[in-house]
Amino acid sequence: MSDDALTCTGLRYSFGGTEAVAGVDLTVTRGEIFGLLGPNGAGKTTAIRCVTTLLPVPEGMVSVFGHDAARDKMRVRRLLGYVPQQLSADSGLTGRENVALFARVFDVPRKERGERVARALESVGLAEAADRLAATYSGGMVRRLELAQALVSAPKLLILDEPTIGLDPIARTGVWEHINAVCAETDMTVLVTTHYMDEAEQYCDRVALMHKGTIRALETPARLKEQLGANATLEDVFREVAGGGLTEEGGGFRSVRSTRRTASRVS
Ligand SMILES: Nc1ncnc2c1ncn2[C@@H]1O[C@H](COP(=O)(O)OP(=O)(O)OP(=O)(O)O)[C@@H](O)[C@H]1O
Repeated sequence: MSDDALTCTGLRYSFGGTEAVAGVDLTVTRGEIFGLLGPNGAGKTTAIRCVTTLLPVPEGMVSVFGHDAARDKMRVRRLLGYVPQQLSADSGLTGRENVALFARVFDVPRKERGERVARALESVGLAEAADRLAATYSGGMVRRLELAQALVSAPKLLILDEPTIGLDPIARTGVWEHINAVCAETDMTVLVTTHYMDEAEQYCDRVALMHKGTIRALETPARLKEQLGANATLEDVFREVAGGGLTEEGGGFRSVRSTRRTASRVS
């Protein structure tokens, strides 16, 4: 298997006249936690949807462990776990039933299912709450349940779109600690989008700063800050590479609405 978990080369995607992804080149190395950062409307979710094969790759190339996402969709899907920004857990099912549903959908062999579901729940700290309805879970527990849903198929590349949006700082830390623990135990690679610069600094090995469809910088958080000078934060770096227009432009009603909806449902 290729040493690169993910390679995007000249990736472009447009919705009608809106060019959401305008030529993205990036490589995520096997085993790293890679952060894709950017304001609302930067194109992060669209790029991720191309990687997950939920959207086609009309221009450029996406390769997951050496498999072309346009030509070898099923192979790529089997290597991926995906936690979308919109909530995917069913509140009318227990935690265990939610994860078991994903195990069936992802074709986890029947004989192994019970144990794999239990292990996924355990790995996100939900073993004790497994048989409670998800409707009774806190926001942080719901996000960890979704993590378990994605982990049950033992993905090689886990893709998380805003996994901590709307959570309080303690719940955010809880989600990250479980992601880290799973990474330490397996050779899983993680691609994560976030608006939270502090999380990216603390948990990501490398980050790509995306703005208006393109990658403006790609480095370790420490090196990015170093390049800007003493006492610089990742947010300062972002302002520098984006060259202004961070708050007023990109995104628009659609993306703000979707982010807010998720945030309000988990809080
Ligand atoms: N289904 C769609 N139809 C039309 N335009 C869309 C659609 N999805 C995204 N866009 C537009 O594409 C651009 C990139 O959006 P995208 O959701 O990829 O950004 P993002 O960086 O993920 O933002 P957020 O942080 O809010 O999720 C935005 O201008 C957005 O309005």
